[in-house]
Formats: sequence, C-alpha cells, structure tokens
Amino acid sequence: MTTAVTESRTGGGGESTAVAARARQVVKAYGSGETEVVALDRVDVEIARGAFTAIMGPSGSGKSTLMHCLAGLDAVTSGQIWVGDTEITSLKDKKLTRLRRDKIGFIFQAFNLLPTLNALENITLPMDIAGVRPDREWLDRVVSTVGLSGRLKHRPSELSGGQQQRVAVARALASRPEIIFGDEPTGNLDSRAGAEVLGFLRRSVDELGQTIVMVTHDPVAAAYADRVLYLADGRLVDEMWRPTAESVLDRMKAFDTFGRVS
Ligand SMILES: Nc1ncnc2c1ncn2[C@@H]1O[C@H](COP(=O)(O)OP(=O)(O)OP(=O)(O)O)[C@@H](O)[C@H]1O
Repeated sequence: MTTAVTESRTGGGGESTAVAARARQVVKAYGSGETEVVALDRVDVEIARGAFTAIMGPSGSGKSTLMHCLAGLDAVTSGQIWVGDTEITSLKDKKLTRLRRDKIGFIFQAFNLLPTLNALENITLPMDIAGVRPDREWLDRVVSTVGLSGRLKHRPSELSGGQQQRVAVARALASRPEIIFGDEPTGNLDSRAGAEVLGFLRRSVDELGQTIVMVTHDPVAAAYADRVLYLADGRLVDEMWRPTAESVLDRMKAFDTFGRVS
C-alpha cells in the first residue's frame, strides 16, 4: 500500500514551489477528556499546485475537517499548515481573514448565491466587498470557461441548479486564488449537471492552471481529479493517481472488506 505521507522539501520555510498547500503533523481534536474526538491524527500532506485533488473516506473520517484546516476556516490543535509560502497556523485573525479572502476560493454544496444579484454581480461580489477591481480579461475567460456568457444578467432563480453552481465556480475563480476548496460541490446536482460542473472544474485546472481540492463521496466525481487522498479515522491511509471511477470504487470496496488501515 502506498502512503500519502510526504516530507516537506523546504523544511517548512516555504517557497514558491509546486506545492499550493501543505499540512505537517496536523492534529485536530474536538472536545476534551472523555468526550474528546480526534478528527485528524498527525496528518502530513502536500497539495500539488495546478492539480485537482479529491479527498475521500468513510463518513466521519475527517475529510471536511482536513479541508477546513487547510483553508484556515478551522484552527488546528497542533501541527502546521502552509498556504503557498504562508504558514497560516500562526496567523492572527485579521491576517488569516485577509489571506482567506485573497488566496482561497470556496465552493460549497449549497450554492450560496445572493438572490437579489444577477450572475455577474454574484461573481464579482467578493472582489467588490474587498474593493478589488476585477481583471476584465480574466473575468471574460472565467465566464466563458464555465459556459456562462449568455447568462450573466440572470438572477439565481432564473438559472438551473447546475448553472447556479457554475456561477459559484466562476465566483471562486474570479480573484485567481492560490487554491480552491470544494466541499461536495456537486452534492446537490443531478448527475448530468454534476458532470458539467466537474467538467468545468477540470477545465479550470487544465486551461487556467487552477489548484482544486474537493471533498467527495462519489467515485465518479473523484475520477475527474488527478489524485485521490483516502482518509480513515483521521489519518491519510492511501492515495491514487489518475483515478478512474472503477479503480476508486474498487479501492473503497477493499477498505470495506479489509477494514480500516492505519
Ligand atoms: N464541531 C465538532 N464538534 C465535535 N466533533 C466534531 C465536530 N466536527 C466534526 N467532529 C467529529 O470529527 C470527526 C470528523 O468529522 P468530519 O466532518 O471531518 O468527517 P467527514 O469525513 O467529513 O464526514 P462526512 O463524510 O460524514 O461529512 C467525526 O467523528 C465528527 O463527529
């Protein structure tokens, strides 16, 4: 069995390498004493820049917790996280908020669009709030990559679920973040709309050089990724490169048959 554990090449100093985010010996515990739950148990992982990474594992294995820690949405109990060159685990609130705003994009299962704004206004809202002028050329490219060119004046209620999620994808891409995190981004979509959104995520990696990390339960969704990380009991227990839906499903079945690996 291979391992997803990799040593930091930079000794933690960080440099503009092929690594977009990195966790080193990350522990996340909820509660204390008898009620303590160790959601992440000394996780070491590097997320490759310009690649699409899927995180899989049984319910409760720590997928969302790992994503939230990597994205600076949740504080770690111990260990360190870097986003690009910045070690985020030692940042104070204000700097962390700014780093999330400037360097990280999010796509959630619920599309989280504002109903009173049209598609374009939703896409540029985070930049408007931050007082950043959108780069028109980039925005046009993003909008056409996700196939929204004819829909920019529509409000969310005038768009299908798949189109709404494409707006959310464009919103995440618009500010050219260092990394985009998706938590079951196609969980609310039927398989056709889901495939469309996953296809656009794939294109944003291939054509725009974006880095994407996605939590999913779905082997078909994971097959769009370049690499799949498997969590069990808060530990990274395996990884797979160039996955197919069949190979991911087989690996999941193997976990079910042989029990947990640690
Ligand atoms: N806020 C919290 N307080 C206490 N325990 C928590 C909290 N959040 C998560 N946990 C626990 O941490 C563990 C990992 O949870 P997490 O949500 O990361 O798992 P997951 O793999 O994303 O699960 P699912 O696939 O069901 O979404 C679980 O045992 C969960 O009960």
